[in-house]
Amino acid sequence: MAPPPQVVLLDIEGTTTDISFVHDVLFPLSRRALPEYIAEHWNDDEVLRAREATGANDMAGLIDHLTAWIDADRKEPTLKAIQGKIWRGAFESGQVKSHVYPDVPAAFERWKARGIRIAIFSSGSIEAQELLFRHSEHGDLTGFLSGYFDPTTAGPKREVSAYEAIVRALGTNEVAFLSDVSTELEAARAAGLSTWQLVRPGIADDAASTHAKVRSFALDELGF
Ligand SMILES: CSCCC(=O)C(=O)COP(=O)(O)O
Ligand SMILES: [Mg+2]
Repeated sequence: MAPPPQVVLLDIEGTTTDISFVHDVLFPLSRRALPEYIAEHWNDDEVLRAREATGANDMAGLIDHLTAWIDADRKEPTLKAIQGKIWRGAFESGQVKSHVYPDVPAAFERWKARGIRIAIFSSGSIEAQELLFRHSEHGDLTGFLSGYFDPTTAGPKREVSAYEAIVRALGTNEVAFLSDVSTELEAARAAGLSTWQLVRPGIADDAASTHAKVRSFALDELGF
């Protein structure tokens, strides 16, 4: 059996967390709150960056543009930054608790006991990632996490250079990347990471994938 990794690097949507929580709870919440948020924060940094990225120079135009990005599930960093700000209020008021699969906190305990570090790499902003794990249905899980990466700090999730940057930041290439998306796993493998593909309940098998497949983070599936 292969030795355990020094770091487990985790995707969120489809890996730690049900896709439907992101698409049916978080995205609609940001869609509804967007007009008021843009009006109140028109000259704040994250809105200025979105104005620059979209080319929109009036509020209605910017709201339309960002709404279309939400509907198309575009992983645009300027949208993700604004979504993180909007979600903060919903998480901190207790309106929303994040879905995290029950095998996730159990694996966090197991990895912590074995000295394996845990880090996150998601297209969601680092602010949103931290909120999601702080306000989970299983309580505050941030104490288990030692690193957060998003496309603004590492690069796009489907590019090899993003995983090379993460390996440099972590100080080890003994990293296992767990994700539901084979194109992300391909990039990670090309950077020298070991890879595991999550096939969560209700998700069709990715027959063409060459990555080891697991249904959960259980020890008898992953081996670490
Ligand atoms: C709290 S992170 C919200 C998830 C999100 O906005 C997203 O786009 C998920 O992307 P992932 O890279 O985790 O698939
Ligand atoms: Mg995913």
